[in-house]
Amino acid sequence: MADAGAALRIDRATVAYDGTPVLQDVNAQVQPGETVALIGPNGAGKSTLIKAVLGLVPVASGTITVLDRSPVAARRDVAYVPQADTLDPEFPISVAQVVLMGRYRRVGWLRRPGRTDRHIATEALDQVGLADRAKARFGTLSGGQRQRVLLARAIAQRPRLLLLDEPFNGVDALSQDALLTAIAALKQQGAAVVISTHDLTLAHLACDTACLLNGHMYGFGPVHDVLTPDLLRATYGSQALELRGDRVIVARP
Ligand SMILES: Nc1ncnc2c1ncn2[C@@H]1O[C@H](COP(=O)(O)OP(=O)(O)OP(=O)(O)O)[C@@H](O)[C@H]1O
Repeated sequence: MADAGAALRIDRATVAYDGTPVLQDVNAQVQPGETVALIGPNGAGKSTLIKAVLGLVPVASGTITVLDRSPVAARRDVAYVPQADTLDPEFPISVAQVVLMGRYRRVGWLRRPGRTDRHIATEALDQVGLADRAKARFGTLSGGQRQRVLLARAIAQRPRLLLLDEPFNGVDALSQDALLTAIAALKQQGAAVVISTHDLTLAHLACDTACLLNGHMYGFGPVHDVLTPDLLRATYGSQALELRGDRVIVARP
């Protein structure tokens, strides 16, 4: 029975590009305040699932319901953090301006953000530990710092569902800590968080639930039940795994 009030419900969803399915029969339910790790090898369909939840790619069959609405109707309450290296670092924009962009969906693209919006953006930047870099040009920051700025932009949007695509890739330890702290604070405020990652240690650290994907779903449930050698072997193939004792420490993408 579908649960009204869920942040995200995916029922038997198939997602295809030009008629070719890349994800089939995906079923998932995410509650407010729940953190989910999307795990699977390169090309597994993690980004595709995130795009479908954002309403950027339509489902070919089945349904995706976001905050009891269609993905497109829910966009105002959904924030997306892309990989930092997908943005052009040469773009002449300050860190504060990037974060303020998180307010545009709230205030509307035609209205100028006001004092309250600037205050919310400053707080968001503080939450990721970069308040002192507000005036710096975005492109002069390190990759990890840029990733934190993109998370601050998402926090400023005050989302009820946050989607992050590989936020820890190539990120230094300090930035990783700052990202984890800010994600925990959002969860505390009741936001649901979906993180695509290859990093199983971080999935254990940051997430309640894991979703194993590779063309279809190999597991969905509490991280300790799902990130098992057997299910990871089924998802990745055994050559990709490095085990220490009975625990998988690395799954090569
Ligand atoms: N716009 C597109 N048109 C056609 N095929 C696509 C498109 N985008 C992705 N694909 C294909 O869909 C499959 C899933 O890709 P996707 O990017 O979702 O995987 P992923 O799990 O995010 O991989 P990675 O970890 O490498 O980012 C791949 O086979 C990819 O080539």
